[in-house]
Amino acid sequence: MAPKAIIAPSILSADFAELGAACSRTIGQGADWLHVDIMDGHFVPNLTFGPPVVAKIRSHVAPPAEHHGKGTFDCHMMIAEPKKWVKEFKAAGCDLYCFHYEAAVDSSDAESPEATSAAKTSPRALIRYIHDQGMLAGIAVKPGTRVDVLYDVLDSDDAAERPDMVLVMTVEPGFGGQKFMASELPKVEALRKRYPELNIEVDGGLGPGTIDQAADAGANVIVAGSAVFGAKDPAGVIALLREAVDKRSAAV
Ligand SMILES: O=C(CO)[C@@H](O)[C@H](O)COP(=O)(O)O
Repeated sequence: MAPKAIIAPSILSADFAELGAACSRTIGQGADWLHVDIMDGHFVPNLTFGPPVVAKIRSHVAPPAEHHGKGTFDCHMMIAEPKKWVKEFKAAGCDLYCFHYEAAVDSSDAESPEATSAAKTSPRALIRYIHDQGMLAGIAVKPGTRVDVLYDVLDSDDAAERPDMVLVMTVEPGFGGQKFMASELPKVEALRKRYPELNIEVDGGLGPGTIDQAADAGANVIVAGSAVFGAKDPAGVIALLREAVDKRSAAV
């Protein structure tokens, strides 16, 4: 059986003027995790917030009782220098530090098959470093990046160097409210076939109209921003997303 559904509303679509209350409310509405979008204006053409804001929202949301538990802060680091901020985000209350493969290797390596082996040591070292700080580690790929570049870390014999989650972006990172890219789903299918128990997250354009495709491909960690925070009935949307994933997992 594939791993259970984890619903992680993206707080990029929350009302920033009442962020703490919005985060606590969405957990009360049935969300498992909060997807915390960190953008630096370099890796992506947008800016959000840093450790002081994360620490403030942490004070509104109880930390998870166990790894992957309710209240996990799933920090999606859309930043050019992921290693630099690991300790600061741990101190602020981050539980899962998900960096971009493209930021951990030379960007020209990310799309070039022959450069894959040369690029592989850096993500391994970063995953180990994140684990050493006591956080879960995630690794994300943008739409232009092949997913097989991740097999090296995923196949590592050393658990300290293996990611706890892979994030497959289904939009170009940077903004909420974009159109879902179904073209990215073969990456999810390939990962699910090779790693039946891996937490596979999808992010971008997810909602009631696209969840079935993502669930059928094998995604179990679902990020949804505008579909949850823009809904009249956020609890109903969260329940619908969960049901679609768990139905598919039970059928496998
Ligand atoms: O990381 C990002 C965008 O870069 C996402 O987390 C979006 O914030 C998701 O928003 P929706 O597409 O669900 O509105």
